[in-house]
Amino acid sequence: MIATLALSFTALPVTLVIWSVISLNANITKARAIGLPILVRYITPTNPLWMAFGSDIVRLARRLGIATENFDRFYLFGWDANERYRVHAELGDAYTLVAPGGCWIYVADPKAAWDILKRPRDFGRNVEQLAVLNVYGKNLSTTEGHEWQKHRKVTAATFTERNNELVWQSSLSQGHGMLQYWLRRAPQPIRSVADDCKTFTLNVLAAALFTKPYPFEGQEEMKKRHASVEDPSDDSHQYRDSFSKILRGIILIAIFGGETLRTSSWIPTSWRQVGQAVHDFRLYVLKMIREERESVEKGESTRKDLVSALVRASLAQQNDGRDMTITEQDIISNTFVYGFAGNDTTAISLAHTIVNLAANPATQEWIREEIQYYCQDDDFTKWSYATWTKLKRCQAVVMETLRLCHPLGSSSKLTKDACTLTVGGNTYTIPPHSNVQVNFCGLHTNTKVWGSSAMAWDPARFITLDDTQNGKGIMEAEQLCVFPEGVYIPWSLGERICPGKRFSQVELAAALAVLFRKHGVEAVPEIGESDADARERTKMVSLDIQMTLLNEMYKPERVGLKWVEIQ
Ligand code: HEM
Repeated sequence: MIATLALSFTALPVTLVIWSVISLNANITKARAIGLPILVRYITPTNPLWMAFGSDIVRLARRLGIATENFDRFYLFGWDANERYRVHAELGDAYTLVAPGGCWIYVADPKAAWDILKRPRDFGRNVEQLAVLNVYGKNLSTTEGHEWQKHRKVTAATFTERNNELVWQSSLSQGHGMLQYWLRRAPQPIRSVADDCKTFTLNVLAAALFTKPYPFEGQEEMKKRHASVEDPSDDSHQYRDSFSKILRGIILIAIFGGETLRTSSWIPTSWRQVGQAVHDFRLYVLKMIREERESVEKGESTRKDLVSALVRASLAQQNDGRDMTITEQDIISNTFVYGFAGNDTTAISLAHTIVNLAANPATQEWIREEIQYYCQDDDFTKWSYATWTKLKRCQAVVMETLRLCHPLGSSSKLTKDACTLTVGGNTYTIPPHSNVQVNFCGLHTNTKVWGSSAMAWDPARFITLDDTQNGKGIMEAEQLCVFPEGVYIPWSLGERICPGKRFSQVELAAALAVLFRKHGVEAVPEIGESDADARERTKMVSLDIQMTLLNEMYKPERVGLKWVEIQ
């Protein structure tokens, strides 16, 4: 009996090892046939167990000083975001990562990246990988071909200048609220910048999606609210809390489904709350849709938000008798994916930007000069929407942050049939069903394009002087650089370009304007540290990335921030 048990226990890992060796060898043969340089990894990056525990193991091995160089560099979840161009500099602008579970081609060559993104028929969306986003059914992000075109047409009505104006106004007011919260908490160092930025973007989305103005609530205030009895007239928990629970529990939802999580008796309470959140968010959006439909039908609606635009588009199609009717289901699923795609991406970028600015006080001065030039009124509600395009230094700061730390890391493509790809003058045949990663982190730090200062955070590299503006002031003469195709593409390009690009640009410019016009942020030194040491540590924290669902700063709380008024 004991012998049988021991045999079964050893048989499983032994079979796994044998399977891994055989699969790895088969994949190495496939990768060799492509002809690109090869990087071998003995554990598959998408192995669920490794995704859950692998990064902790790598970090522990690092701490104990027992990690080999390869283990240290290539086994963390989010390793490619930390490597940036380094691995490409060793292997080439394209290489194949080979693991027992498959092959992944990483590309950091601008021309090849451009080529891939412009050929969606050859390099399609990896919809299987994105199925987790089908919480409320298929949507813009999780479809392809004809189905995707339907969603794209539907959603084209939503990301308009009318809506972006709403984004500008709500970002200014949320940014103001966030700054007041941080100032109130002084002299305690602020260690919640990453979480606070998520509250900021969640509230901006509430305004842009439903015209719902929620006051900014910092981490401490949120904890207090959760501890007290909820006010039934306050529906913020239904949107805000349910949505953030869904974001955190998205993998559980993908595995079990929202209804099973909510209704099964064997499910742990914390998981059941995730299921409840899926239910609550759906009810909330349905309520918004029905309210808006009624007021549009009565001719009373003046709302500029995204859900309102979708409801109008749907009613217009119904009235015209067109067949592409937008259903309630389409509105809910796309509202969810806007929230999903637009929340953490922008929040992570904002947190990174603030931390980078804390490490670089001179750049704070540089943007403050611009903000004070264009935003002269002390009352931020008077700043016109058109101002955002003038804030080029602010935009440059965001662009430089996204260049070094990209929340998505790469755009994941899947070849349909065999196709060719040219990299650096050599043409390769890529087999069908190959994973191809347009590696934003590698591309944006490619030293052939960005030079030896590729790893330095220097927003001024994005600004150029326009000679034709002679006679005008320096601010008017400054322009944002325009790059050749494929060189700088943090919002991707081609038909699957991010529809929220302008939305996030406006949101981030507004946040910086309101935060830095009359205030500055400092990195608080730990005991025994000088100010310069604190800034250096802050820089390192900003560069240390780990992937959860997206690429985020590993431990943002290791930096204490202090906001001060500039006299
Ligand atoms: C700094 C902020 C942002 C960055 C860096 C960013 C970047 C990107 C990138 C690179 C893609 C293409 C993904 C791929 O090819 O796999 C994408 C797609 C998408 N983004 Fe964004 N995004 C940002 C903000 C937003 C916002 C604010 C929204 C909406 C409110 C949004 C909505 C979407 C949607 C719906 C898609 C899928 C489009 C499709 O597949 O056709 N994004 N984003």
